[in-house]
Order: sequence, then C-alpha cells, then structure tokens
Amino acid sequence: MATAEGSCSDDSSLLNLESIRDSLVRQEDTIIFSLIERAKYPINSPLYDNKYNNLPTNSLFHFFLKQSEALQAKAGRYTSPDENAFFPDNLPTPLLPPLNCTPVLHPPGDSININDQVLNLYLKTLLPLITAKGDDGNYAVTAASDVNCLQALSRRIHFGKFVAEVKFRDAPADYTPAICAKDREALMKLLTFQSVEERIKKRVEKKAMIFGQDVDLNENDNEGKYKVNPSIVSQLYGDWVMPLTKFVQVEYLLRRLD
Ligand SMILES: C=C(O[C@@H]1C=C(C(=O)O)C=C[C@H]1O)C(=O)O
Repeated sequence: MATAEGSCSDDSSLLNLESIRDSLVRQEDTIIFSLIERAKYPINSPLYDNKYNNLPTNSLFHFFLKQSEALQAKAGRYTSPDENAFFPDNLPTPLLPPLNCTPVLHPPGDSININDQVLNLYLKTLLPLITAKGDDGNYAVTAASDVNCLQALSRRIHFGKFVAEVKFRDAPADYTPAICAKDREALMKLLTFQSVEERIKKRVEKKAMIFGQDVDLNENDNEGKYKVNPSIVSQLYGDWVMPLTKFVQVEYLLRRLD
C-alpha cells in the first residue's frame, strides 16, 4: 500500500483509519508550510494571465505546472497511488520500473481525479485570500511555490480514496446498501464524523498560528502577527479541503462494488 510518506509497504496492518488519519494530520503541516511559502510573494497576476502569446499553454503558470508534472512523471511520481496529476493526459512514461506495491485501492475508484476543481479553487478563491496585492516579477519562484501548494492540497483531497477504502473494509454491511442504491446522501452521512472535523479545523488554525509567527528571542514580541491568517486556514479546511475529501470518498464508494 501507499504509506503516509508515499512509499510502499506490504504490511496491510498499516491500512487502518488511525494510520490514515495520522497521515492526514501530518499532511496539514505540509499544506500550511506551503501556504506560508506562497504568501511570501504578492499575487503576481501576470503569471496566470494569457497575455504571453509565445507560450504553448494559456499562461506561464500552466506552462510551469505542465512541465513540472512531465519531469516528475519521468521520475515516477504518478506511479504512486496517492499522487494525481493536474494534466494527466499524455504524461511521459517513467524512466524507472514501478515499485512493487500491493494495490490497495479498488481499480475503478483509483482513477478518480478532481484536480480541475482543486486548481480552480486554488487560483480563484484561495490565492487572493492568502497573498497581498502586487507584482514583484518573481514568477518562477512564485510558480514553484504554487506547485507545492497544489500538490499538497491535491494529495490530501485524493487521500479520501484511502479513507473510503478503509471505512468500507471496516463496515461493508453498513456501506453496501447505500452503494447499491447509489444513495450519495446516505454515504455522506455514514462517512462523516462531525467531531473529527471540528477538531481538525481548530488544530489547523492553531498550527497556522504556531508555524506562521516570527520566532523572536524577546517573548511576546510577535503575538498576533501571522504569515497566513489562521482563520483562513481553518476556513480552507472547513469549506473546501474536507468537503472535497468527502466528495472523493463518496465517488470512490459509489465505484467500490463495480
Ligand atoms: C477523513 C475522514 O472522513 C471525513 C472527512 C474528514 C476530513 O476530510 O478530514 C474528517 C472527518 C470525516 O467527516 C475521517 O473520518 O477521518
């Protein structure tokens, strides 16, 4: 199976809700640090404009993301079941043979990819919330930090496939009738744990406070100054990251008996 760190393990005891949740907690750190890095630069809108007509894609950012994925595909990134490309069509083949992972995911659900939604959310909603207005011309480093944010968010959201697989294996009798009836609402109810979600929102807010403050040797000097607004991080999780993860879970479960 794919473990939290993206490597392979044949130890199926690692596939349980506790270890999956541990991985989601660890991924919070990656997401928050990547947002903090992106927030160093202003929004840099020309990076996302389609005004450079000498580019093969519709913006410098699309070009950067597509080329980054092509390079990483060659190095084998997308052979891992917990990685999903933003431009999955026509990716180059990996240079190395794939790792010998025991497949964990049910194949029809494995191919779910909602990165178009992730990209849209990131560019249209999240970026304006975490960046200052302005243009410092640092497009390459800005694009590189965008790619880090997007990959971390995408990985977290598509981890819903593993969450759903574990939940199904733990209670197939509970999930099977709703899957057969294609009852999305019932599936959503079965897989939702409101108290877990509330804790996550509080924890990411706290992490954003701790990770996002300047460390100064004079105590309390920087209280209240954060590199990314902690309540935006909590909102990001509550309004988008967790709903999209649950959307992936429902989509996966609907295919689980195919
Ligand atoms: C991921 C899980 O499923 C649901 C989605 C959550 C999330 O995206 O973090 C949290 C709790 C559940 O409502 C889980 O149960 O841990």
